[in-house]
Amino acid sequence: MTTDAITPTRPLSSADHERYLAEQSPVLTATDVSIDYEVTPVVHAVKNVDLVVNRGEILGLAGESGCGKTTLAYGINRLLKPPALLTSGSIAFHDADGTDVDVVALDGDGLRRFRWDKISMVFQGAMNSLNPVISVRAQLYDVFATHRPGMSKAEREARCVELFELVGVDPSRLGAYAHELSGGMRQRVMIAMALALSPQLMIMDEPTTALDVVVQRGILREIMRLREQLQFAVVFITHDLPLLLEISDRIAVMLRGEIVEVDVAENILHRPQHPYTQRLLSSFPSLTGDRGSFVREGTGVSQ
Ligand SMILES: Nc1ncnc2c1ncn2[C@@H]1O[C@H](COP(=O)(O)OP(=O)(O)OP(=O)(O)O)[C@@H](O)[C@H]1O
Repeated sequence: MTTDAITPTRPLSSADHERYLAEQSPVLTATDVSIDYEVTPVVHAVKNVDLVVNRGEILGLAGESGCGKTTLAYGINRLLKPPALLTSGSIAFHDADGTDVDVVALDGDGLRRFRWDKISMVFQGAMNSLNPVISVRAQLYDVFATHRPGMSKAEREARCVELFELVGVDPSRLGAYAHELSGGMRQRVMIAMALALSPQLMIMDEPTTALDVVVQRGILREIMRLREQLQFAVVFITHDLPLLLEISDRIAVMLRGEIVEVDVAENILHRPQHPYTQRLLSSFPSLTGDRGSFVREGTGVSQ
C-alpha cells in the first residue's frame, strides 16, 4: 500500500484526540482550506485542510520541506500574495470576547487590525527581518503607533521594557540596532514584537531553526513559559519532529498539502496511525531506537 492510496476524508486521529478536543475551547477553526499557487502547472500546495487550534495549546505542524506548512500558516493569517490563492475554505477566529471573526472576509483596516492584534506570526528567518536602520525600540513603537494610537509615550516605553523582560533580553538593549544583537537576541526581539499586542494565537514558522541548539533550547523554554503565563495558543511549524514531540500538546502531520494525521503528542509518538507518520518517526533513530532510513535514503513519501 502506498501513502497515495490513503486519502482520508479527514485526518487520522484517536479517541484521546477527540476527548482532548471536546475539553478545550477553540480559538481558530479552519475548514476545507485549499490554497493553490497559480503558476504553470498549478501547485496545489494545501488541499482541503481541516484544523482546530485550541485556546492556550501548542499545536505542532510537522512535515517535510515543501509539504505546505508555511502556505497554510500564511493562509490562516491572510498573508498570501499572488500567485498564491485561497481556492476554498473558511477560517473562523473565535475571539475571547465571544465574537467569531470570518477571517476570509476581512479586508483593509479590518484585516490590519486583526493581524498582530489577534494572530501574530514569527516568520521563518524572522531574525533577519528586523529593520537595520532603526532601533528595536523604534520598531516596537511603530507597532503601538499603528495598533494602539491612544498609548502615551510612557506607556509605550513601559510596555517595551515589559516585553523585553518577558523574552529574556535586558531592556538596556532597547536602543540597539539589529546588527548589535546576536541571532538569539534578534529572534527573542521578534518574539517580543509578536507578543506586543497580546495576541490570542501566535504562529511560529521554524522560529529557532537557524540558531544553535543551546540558544534554541533557551528560546523554546521561554515560549513554553510565556504561553503558560499569557495563555496564548501557538501553531509551531517545523520539520523537526523530536522537537515538536517535546513541546506540543497535539501534532498535525502534513503530507503533500494534506493533514494526514492529527493527535495528542503522546499518541503521535507511541501509536502513530498513518504510514507517513511512522516513517517520519523512524527517521529519527533517537525516538524509536532503530536506525532511521527516512533522511539517509531519501525515502520520503512513498512506501
Ligand atoms: N511562490 C510560489 N510559487 C509557486 N509554488 C510555490 C511558491 N511558494 C511555494 N510553492 C510551492 O508550494 C508548496 C508548499 O510550499 P511551502 O513553502 O508552503 O512548504 P513548507 O512545508 O512550508 O516547506 P519549507 O519548510 O521548506 O518552508 C511547495 O511545493 C512549494 O514549491
